[in-house]
Amino acid sequence: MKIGILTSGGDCPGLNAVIRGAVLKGLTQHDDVEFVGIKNGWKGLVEADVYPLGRPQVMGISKQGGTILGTSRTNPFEYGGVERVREVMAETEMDAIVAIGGEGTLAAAKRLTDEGLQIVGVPKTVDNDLSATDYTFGFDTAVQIATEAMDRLRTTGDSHGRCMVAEVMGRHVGWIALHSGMAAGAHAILIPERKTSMDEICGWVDSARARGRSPLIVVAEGFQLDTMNDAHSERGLDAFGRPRLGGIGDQLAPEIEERTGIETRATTLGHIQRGGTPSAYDRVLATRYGMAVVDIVLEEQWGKMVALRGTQIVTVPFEDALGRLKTVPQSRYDEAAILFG
Ligand SMILES: Nc1ncnc2c1ncn2[C@@H]1O[C@H](COP(=O)(O)OP(=O)(O)O)[C@@H](O)[C@H]1O
Ligand SMILES: O=P(O)(O)OC[C@H]1O[C@](O)(COP(=O)(O)O)[C@@H](O)[C@@H]1O
Ligand SMILES: [Mg+2]
Repeated sequence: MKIGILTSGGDCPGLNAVIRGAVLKGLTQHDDVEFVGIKNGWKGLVEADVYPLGRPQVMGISKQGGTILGTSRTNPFEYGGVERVREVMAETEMDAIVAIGGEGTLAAAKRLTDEGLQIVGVPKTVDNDLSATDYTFGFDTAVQIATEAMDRLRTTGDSHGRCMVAEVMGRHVGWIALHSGMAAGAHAILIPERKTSMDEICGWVDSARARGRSPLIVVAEGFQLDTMNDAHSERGLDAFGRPRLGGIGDQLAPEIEERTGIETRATTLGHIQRGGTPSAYDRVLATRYGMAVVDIVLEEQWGKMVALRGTQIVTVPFEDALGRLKTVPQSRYDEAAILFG
């Protein structure tokens, strides 16, 4: 059995640990399994850009950020679709594909599987917004990085008596903002799931200030004020045609300063949250995903992906991860909001 592995969509810490987990499990536990790496997501697949992946290629990589395979946001259906993928799999004698990616990658994998191709999946999202899995690798690392950054912002904020606005990732969901904000003791956490007014935000800033605190406001990049119809975007589109987000913190800061009279500074953490070495939790989760996905390939469970339920790795159909994002429930927001202001 020759298994191709690809990583697709935005990268996040832990992708290499999945690749290593899969290759080591396959090579040590089975005599007739070999792997090929597919470069740059679906792009490398339609271009037949593949190379053998053995133990030397995965040695020591679980602590490395990024993906040794490279990634892209190429849509395979724009480059020959099912026919081209079938052709490349035949040419390269690839029996099955492990697609590691987010909702879009899994949507593509589902369409290809529906046409008879042998594909399984591993869920990937730093935003932690995929349904059907409790956690994805990369999220814990991002929360840790964001929390450390906020701890730093608080000391400089305290020195100057300033309000600090920290912008974190989170296109459609506020999980990174919620967790890092709670960990850092933020005075408000602004998430895409809950539109909020400037009055409310400034109320929290004023009340923190009244207690002698230097306010820390955490905002997810996909957050919208109640006056906005779309998330703040000033950077054009990504390769898949989605608006590139980022900059809402810079938009909020002068308004907070003007309304409250408190000097305010914004920091956008950006890709620092997605780069570098994965946390121990993410390495373990990613390694377990990688090992488990080899089992579902050998069981020929095409159209399925591995997922985390509690502490168990389970198998679910692609469709369970599609069509509906895992958003922050109102109860989790309300719980965090008890500590706002
Ligand atoms: N419905 C779809 N059918 C086929 N490909 C899709 C679909 N939606 C998204 N994609 C592809 O999914 C990939 C990126 O999505 P995803 O895995 O969600 O990562 P990210 O959220 O980090 O961009 C790209 O290759 C994109 O072209
Ligand atoms: O700069 P890029 O690569 O376009 O990605 C930015 C986007 O990727 C994200 O990190 C989402 O990635 P995930 O699919 O891993 O959740 C968003 O938070 C952000 O909007
Ligand atoms: Mg995504």
